[in-house]
Amino acid sequence: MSRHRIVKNLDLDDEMDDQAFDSEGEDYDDMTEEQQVQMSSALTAVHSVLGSATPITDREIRSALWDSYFDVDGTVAFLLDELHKKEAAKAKAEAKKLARQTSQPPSARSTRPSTPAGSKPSTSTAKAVPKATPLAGPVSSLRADLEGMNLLPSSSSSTASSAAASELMEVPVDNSPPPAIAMAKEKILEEVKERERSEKPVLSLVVVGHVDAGKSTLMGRVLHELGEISDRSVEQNQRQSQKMGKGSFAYAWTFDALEEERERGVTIDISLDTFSTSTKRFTLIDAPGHRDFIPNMISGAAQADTAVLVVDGSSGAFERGFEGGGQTREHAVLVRSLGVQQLVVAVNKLDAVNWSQTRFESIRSQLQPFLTQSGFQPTKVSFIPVGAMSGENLVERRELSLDWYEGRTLVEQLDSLDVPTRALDAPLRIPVSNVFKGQSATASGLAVSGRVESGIVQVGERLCALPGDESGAVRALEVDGELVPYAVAGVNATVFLSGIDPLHLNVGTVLCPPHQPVPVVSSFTAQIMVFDLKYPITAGYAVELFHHSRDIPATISSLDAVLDKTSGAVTKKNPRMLTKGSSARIHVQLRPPTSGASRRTTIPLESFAANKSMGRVLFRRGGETIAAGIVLDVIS
Ligand SMILES: Nc1nc2c(ncn2[C@@H]2O[C@H](COP(=O)(O)OP(=O)(O)OP(=O)(O)O)[C@@H](O)[C@H]2O)c(=O)[nH]1
Repeated sequence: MSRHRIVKNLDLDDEMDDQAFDSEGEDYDDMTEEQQVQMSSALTAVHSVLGSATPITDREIRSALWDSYFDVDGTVAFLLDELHKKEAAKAKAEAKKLARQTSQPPSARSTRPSTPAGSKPSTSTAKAVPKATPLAGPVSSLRADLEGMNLLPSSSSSTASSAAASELMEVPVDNSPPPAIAMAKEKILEEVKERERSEKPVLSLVVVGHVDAGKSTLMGRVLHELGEISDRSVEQNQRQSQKMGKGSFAYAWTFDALEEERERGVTIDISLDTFSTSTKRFTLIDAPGHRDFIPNMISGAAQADTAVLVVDGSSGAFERGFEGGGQTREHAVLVRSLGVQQLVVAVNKLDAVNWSQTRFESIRSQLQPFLTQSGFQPTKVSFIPVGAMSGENLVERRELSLDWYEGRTLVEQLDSLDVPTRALDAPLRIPVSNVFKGQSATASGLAVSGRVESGIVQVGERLCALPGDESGAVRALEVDGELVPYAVAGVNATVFLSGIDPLHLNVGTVLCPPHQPVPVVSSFTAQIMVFDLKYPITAGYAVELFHHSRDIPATISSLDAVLDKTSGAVTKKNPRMLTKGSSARIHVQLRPPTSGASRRTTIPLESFAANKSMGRVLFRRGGETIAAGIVLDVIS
């Protein structure tokens, strides 16, 4: 074997074919004793970085070490690089397969109710928040995920979302003079404080959990029992679901209104609804559990104050959702990373294990330590035994077999949650999660929806849409389907805009006052926590960056320091790589969506210190969430 090849140009597959490496160890017979010692210690060093789960074989490591004269760093970098190339090729092949499977006409792929194009689809409950024709739907965000990783060709045509987008383009720009501003901000603040004393506070709640844990059934049943959806609507869903041979999904259909969701029996997109308990009003976000739709789940969780994690208590099912590959862990970590501090764990399907207390306790004892480790304070986590299908312990307790349980029902627990302090005095920030041609009973025209993350927005106000140079005026505002003069931090609002072309509005656009704009940046530094990684993060690592409803390709361009997890003190400067469980300071550079594109990619982003909800980011790669963190500094 030659030791003159440049390690960077080595190809592992070629090496595997090399007859010189037919049997382990044999190739190194002619090594001196000193070389054997070097090889052995270098091999141990490489192993300590790659970990025991690595698919890279000892033979491959030895070969690269030999060629690099036992350079551990060079060997690790080379091996990881080769591995990433192989994985990218594999993912590309899979993505191609997926693209082939999904290349049906737009109508068949529609992920929204089949309403007239561009109009607001009817929703299942009177109070439902508009679920409108989106610019970018769930499949397009899944595609964007793949495109971002350069795994799919750009999808500028032939998707349902582009059809919706072209309809939006036809919405004429409303140039009528905007309504006058009616109230001074100080007056609104006074009014809000007054109303806080007399009205129920609003909390947004996301429902997450492994696929098929029973999330949609559970929340459908809760809404029905609270009288938010009519018996008639439930009966209709029961009849229709039975007709399709999916009778057990009747309650889930309250949320899973899309044709594809009903056919497949899985939630694809997030859906919003509202309900009230004795002391609170909730905006409910039902998120998909399937791993393919995690980008949608992230978009939903980014808008939430609190979460219900539904786990399937039936035999073996909890374990399937919790162990490797299940979404229970990932969802819990994601919601915590996105700022959720209070978690209600609904241990569902206990009817399937005869309402066993032992099973409930066993699930609690497996999950609790993991949740604590993921950053949830034990006092902020509660476990509630439930049976979503029969409605047991949701609003009331009726099953005698749950006699052993003396705690709260699910709804009582939700009612007892704390309401976070809202950043009413901070500059207005509305990250857009939907752009559509609104057509409600009260208003119509170009509209966007999203959560008011901070500040106050009122009718007549001029807002800029970032990134870009455009601004428009707020023509009307809707909250829970009703016209309102203003909307404050913490609520999900629909904003009807005039004087702006839909071209300048996208999912991920941030609306803010022109005199207090969000910085628009192409790179930033962040403090991150590294999750369960297959391979360590090295400088130049390609990722998909998630910020609210936006996901965008980026590169972790440098690793600045490893930090102590508790104190945040620097323990190592300029590390070679970041492994699972480490905390670190990194530098992130956004990439153009397609390789070779010359346009600089930018996003509106703020440091966590400036605005907590605008300063959280998540990093995914190859369909896995690999890290989460907070923005330290933005670099324009
Ligand atoms: N035995 C039993 N089955 C239930 C219960 N709750 C839900 N299911 C069933 O579990 C299946 C999945 O329910 P869904 O509500 O669609 O689950 P989901 O978590 O919303 O699914 P995704 O959103 O697609 O991840 C359906 O067949 C339900 O009827 C329960 O309490 N007991």
